[in-house]
Amino acid sequence: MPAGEVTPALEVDDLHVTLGSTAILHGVSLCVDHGDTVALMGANGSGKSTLVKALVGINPIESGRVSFFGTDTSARGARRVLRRIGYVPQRIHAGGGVPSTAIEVVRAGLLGPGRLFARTSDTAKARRALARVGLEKRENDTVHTFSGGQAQRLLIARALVREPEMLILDEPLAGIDSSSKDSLAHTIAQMKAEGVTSLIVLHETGALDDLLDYAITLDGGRVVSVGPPHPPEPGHDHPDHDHVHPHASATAHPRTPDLKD
Ligand SMILES: Nc1ncnc2c1ncn2[C@@H]1O[C@H](COP(=O)(O)OP(=O)(O)OP(=O)(O)O)[C@@H](O)[C@H]1O
Repeated sequence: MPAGEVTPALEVDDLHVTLGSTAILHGVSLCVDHGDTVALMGANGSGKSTLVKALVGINPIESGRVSFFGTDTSARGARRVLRRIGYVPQRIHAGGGVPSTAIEVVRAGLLGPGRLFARTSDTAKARRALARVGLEKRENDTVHTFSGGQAQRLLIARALVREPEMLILDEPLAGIDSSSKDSLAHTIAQMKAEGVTSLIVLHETGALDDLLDYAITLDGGRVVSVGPPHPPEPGHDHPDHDHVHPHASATAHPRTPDLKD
């Protein structure tokens, strides 16, 4: 990186991911700057979830490099940088059949490698996170009583409880009603105002349209465009190749275009 340039929040360089015997990502490179809110788009099966799971260490990386805030996640001891990232998966898995209350789910967000035991202060932190997503009155309700939109907000609270510097959300708008979408947009707008960087897997920009700085589009496990978010037209299940960014390629390292004006 040239001298004087600010370290990006996220840099991905020539990332290859193979699941089972199938190569899914074929040299993905991208860059997200601090404070940006970026959509990760593309048709079904283009590799969006595979990519975000590889970023947060759920999927193994075959080759290539992922750096958050200038720290290469493959370096010795570097995985603690992931504590600065809040990951919101596609669906709620909390509880594993055991009834969990909302506050338990959110408190669990504070645990992980290097932090196996709860602290007394965790409950207060979890309450603050629940309040940020408007679920403060539901802390003792079990998760299975939550609607899809409420469950999505609960997952976001679980990510926010760590006060992350970057949020990675996998399809947060899927299967939720329009008022839940609006409240999700409000939460993400608050995060953005606080300088939190976000990478959000989306099929359509919808309620988040005004918040997005730009979109990265995948197709067949490759980045095919970096540019303004274009919601796909109905029945149009493929990314818009008319808007391929000149710096976006499967192996190049596209810098964020300045699209904010
Ligand atoms: N564990 C796995 N083993 C083998 N192939 C997998 C595995 N998980 C995903 N795939 C395949 O990888 C490709 C990309 O899947 P992925 O879920 O990343 O796409 P996506 O863009 O997130 O799709 P969607 O929009 O439908 O969620 C698909 O062809 C999928 O079938």
